[in-house]
Amino acid sequence: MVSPRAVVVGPPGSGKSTVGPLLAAALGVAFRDSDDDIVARAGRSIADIFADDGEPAFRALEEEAVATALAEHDGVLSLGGGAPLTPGTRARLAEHTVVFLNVGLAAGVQRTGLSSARPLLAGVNPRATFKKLLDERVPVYREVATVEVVTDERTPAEIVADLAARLAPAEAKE
Ligand SMILES: Nc1ncnc2c1ncn2[C@@H]1O[C@H](COP(=O)(O)OP(=O)(O)OP(=O)(O)O)[C@@H](O)[C@H]1O
Ligand SMILES: O=C(O)C1=C[C@@H](O)[C@@H](O)[C@H](O)C1
Ligand SMILES: [Mg+2]
Repeated sequence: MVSPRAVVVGPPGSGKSTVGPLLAAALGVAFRDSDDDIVARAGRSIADIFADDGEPAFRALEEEAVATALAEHDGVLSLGGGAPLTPGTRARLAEHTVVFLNVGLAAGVQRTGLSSARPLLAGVNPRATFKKLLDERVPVYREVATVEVVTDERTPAEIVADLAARLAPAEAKE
């Protein structure tokens, strides 16, 4: 049975889709993103799935996509920002090496501010929405994570170098 070398979780804008491929390259493994799998399977954007079918329908598609990727993929797997909120996904993650990319409020708002592709942050006050999201989710990310890394004021390359060293097998560090 295969298992991802690392599963990457964290809030929107934490860098899952940016750091994930770089981490995969540093480890010499393939990269996969559960959001991309959902879009490919549904043939629609995530914003369209939320708008047409609602968040519960999206979360059901997401749980299935994540379960499939966890069973098939042996590289780095980045999850959608809300994936660990689903209890079945949390239970599956207990078996895996899970990296939590943490980002604070200011950097998170700045990094997500220019994109309209995130339906959960599309309201009138993205800062308040992002703060609520962090308050609710940080404990959930910490529950599933085996490694946590702060991403504020660090480049993706610096984060990857830190992670690659921390994820190296014990014998490779000696
Ligand atoms: N360490 C970093 N420093 C500066 N900018 C960053 C960093 N990591 C990511 N970014 C930028 O922040 C934006 C969001 O990053 P990314 O799309 O990788 O986040 P994500 O965690 O995949 O978000 P989502 O959950 O919405 O998919 C991008 O424009 C990216 O270039
Ligand atoms: O944080 C979230 O709940 C989400 C993050 C994105 O990766 C997408 O999975 C979707 O926009 C929902
Ligand atoms: Mg992403």
